[in-house]
Amino acid sequence: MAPTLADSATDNFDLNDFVINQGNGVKGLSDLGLKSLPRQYIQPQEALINIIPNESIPVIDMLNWDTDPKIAESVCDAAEKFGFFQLVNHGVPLEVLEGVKDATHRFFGLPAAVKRKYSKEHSSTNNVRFGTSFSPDCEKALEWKDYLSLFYVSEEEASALWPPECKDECLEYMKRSEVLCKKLMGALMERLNVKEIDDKKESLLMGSKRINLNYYPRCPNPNLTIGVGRHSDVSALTFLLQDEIGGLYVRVNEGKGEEDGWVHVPPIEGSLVINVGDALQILSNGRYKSIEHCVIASGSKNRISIPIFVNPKPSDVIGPLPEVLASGEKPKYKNILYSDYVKHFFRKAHDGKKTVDFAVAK
Ligand SMILES: COc1cc(/C=C/C(=O)SCCNC(=O)CCNC(=O)[C@H](O)C(C)(C)COP(=O)(O)OP(=O)(O)OC[C@H]2O[C@@H](n3cnc4c(N)ncnc43)[C@H](O)[C@@H]2OP(=O)(O)O)ccc1O
Ligand SMILES: O=C(O)CCC(=O)C(=O)O
Ligand SMILES: [Fe+2]
Repeated sequence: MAPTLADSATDNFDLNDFVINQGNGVKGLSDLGLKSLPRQYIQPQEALINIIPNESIPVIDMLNWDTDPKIAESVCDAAEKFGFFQLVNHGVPLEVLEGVKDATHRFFGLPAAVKRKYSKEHSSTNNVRFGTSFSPDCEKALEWKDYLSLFYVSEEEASALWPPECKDECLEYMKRSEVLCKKLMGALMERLNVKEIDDKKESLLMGSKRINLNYYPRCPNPNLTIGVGRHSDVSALTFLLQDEIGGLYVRVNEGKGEEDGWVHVPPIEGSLVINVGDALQILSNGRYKSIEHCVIASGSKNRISIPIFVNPKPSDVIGPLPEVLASGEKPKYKNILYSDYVKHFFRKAHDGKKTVDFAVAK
């Protein structure tokens, strides 16, 4: 029999089994109609954030990209100063974005028994994974988020293994964002004196892709928990599509002597949020910065977001690019196998920007 709200309030209710093992996720908990947050989700005080009102990250209009070089300059400036910006008129059609959002709701609306087939324990491949929180085995408190993570290998593999409820829309969104990705990477590399993106650079900058579908159900007490804890992405660049609910926060002014805190990234219809990941920070020897961000769930609505993580290939060795060091600049990071870097990230709880320490030159 399906558990009821009353069951969930008793000590006999095995939350971990219900949420993780049975595949109900936090969506299953939220659907029970909980009135208070289960203790497993209560975050320590230091995990909660100080929000700075009236500040924002840049919004860049790409409409005249081909004729106005100032737009590429703004992208590079934003990547250096903020590590985060929003793009409008980016060329990815609105219907493609709406299609992948609908597909996300379709996937998470499936029965737990169907979603569970894609969990770490049951999935037929490491490239398709349904899960909840981030790294439940290592976390002091769980995060209020379910996700489906799809690592792209080929059309054929995706067609065979990705969930039929969302695979076409995910592939279309990935394909239709490629031109944008190349434009942004081209501009960012030009500023670093990289004259040509040859095959080696292409692999380092965009040799692998992962798309995640994130689901943050309505939360009975969003101020005591976190949707996604503070982290920086391990990608080179992330292309994030969010819905109209809001809840993404970005850290600003860290170590700058001004008020250190978090600013909201307000949803703009049809926009994409772009952020620099650790791999690009390392490749650029710290010129472009990956920035901490986190998500607070909504107290009244279910929220979704869909990041495409554009990464080096797992087998690539990443380190500061020769062009960046050509002037005699000292390397801040050592060379490191990218898959080792990503494994290090996934095997611990979210911990701000600490993953980067793994690559710091001694
Ligand atoms: C989920 O919530 C998230 C996710 C994020 C993600 C931010 C990003 O920037 S994702 C982009 C990461 N880059 C890549 O995926 C490209 C490179 N990929 C690889 O190198 C490999 O595919 C691999 C990720 C290292 C996996 O290789 P594999 O040989 O299959 O290794 P495993 O032993 O299976 O996995 C290692 C370790 O990681 C855990 N893990 C694997 N995949 C995921 C996943 N998609 N989500 C969560 N965790 C994953 C796996 O369980 C293993 O840990 P164990 O403890 O079980 O050993 C940002 C914020 C979020 O909240
Ligand atoms: O949901 C969001 O807005 C951000 C999610 C995120 O940071 C991630 O998946 O890496
Ligand atoms: Fe992220």
